[in-house]
Amino acid sequence: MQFVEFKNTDELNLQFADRIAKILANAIDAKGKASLVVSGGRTPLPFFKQLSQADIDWSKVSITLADERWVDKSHEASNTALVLNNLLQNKAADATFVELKTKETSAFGAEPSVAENLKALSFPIDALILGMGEDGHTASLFPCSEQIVQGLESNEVCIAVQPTTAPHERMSLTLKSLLNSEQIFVHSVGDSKKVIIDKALAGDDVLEMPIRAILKQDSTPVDIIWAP
Ligand SMILES: O=C(O)[C@H](O)[C@@H](O)[C@H](O)[C@H](O)COP(=O)(O)O
Repeated sequence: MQFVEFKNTDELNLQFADRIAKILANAIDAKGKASLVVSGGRTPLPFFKQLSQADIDWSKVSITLADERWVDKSHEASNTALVLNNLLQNKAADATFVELKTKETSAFGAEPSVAENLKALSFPIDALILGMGEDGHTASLFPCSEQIVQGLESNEVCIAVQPTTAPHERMSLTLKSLLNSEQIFVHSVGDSKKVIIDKALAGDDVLEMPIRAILKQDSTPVDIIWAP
């Protein structure tokens, strides 16, 4: 695990976008295709805008989300809309977006059709970018949810989750899928997130803070990307 600190968010967005673009370009050179998994929330917005301008062959890149709120694209909470409107723009408009949200009215029971959609993505994921919540959740692996043990232990690709501390049913990649990545980045900004990172690093209980299952493992390299 590496902690990579930038002096401000502008610097972070520029350099982090450059790093992701290089990973994708190298994967395209090596395999003819690349996969990128991103997260929703507020943190990645300006980074998405920066990355969307990268000069790579986006037509060879498949993008999906680490988790989605089970709402339509027209809903303000839709991570899909966030990614389509901010990342799949400019040069990145040529990328293929693999939707996590399917037609089913509930996320519970929709796992098989989401898993089917995810077959369009090539694993291992070349770059996985995760966010982190104040409660130590990552993707939609919420410590408060009944599904947390399943999310951390299941061999399935994805899992439906009902958080109790956040709105909307979710669909989340399981820990197993998240770790099936060449490189993981935990992208967080601001002093309050740094406190959470420090707390996560100081303990071992993954059920208390699921982000620990990402930070405290040694199968997949993790960089924490942070700016004040
Ligand atoms: O759909 C989501 O909400 C996310 O994927 C979630 O895991 C997010 O990354 C964190 O909650 C951080 O969110 P912020 O960037 O808004 O702090």
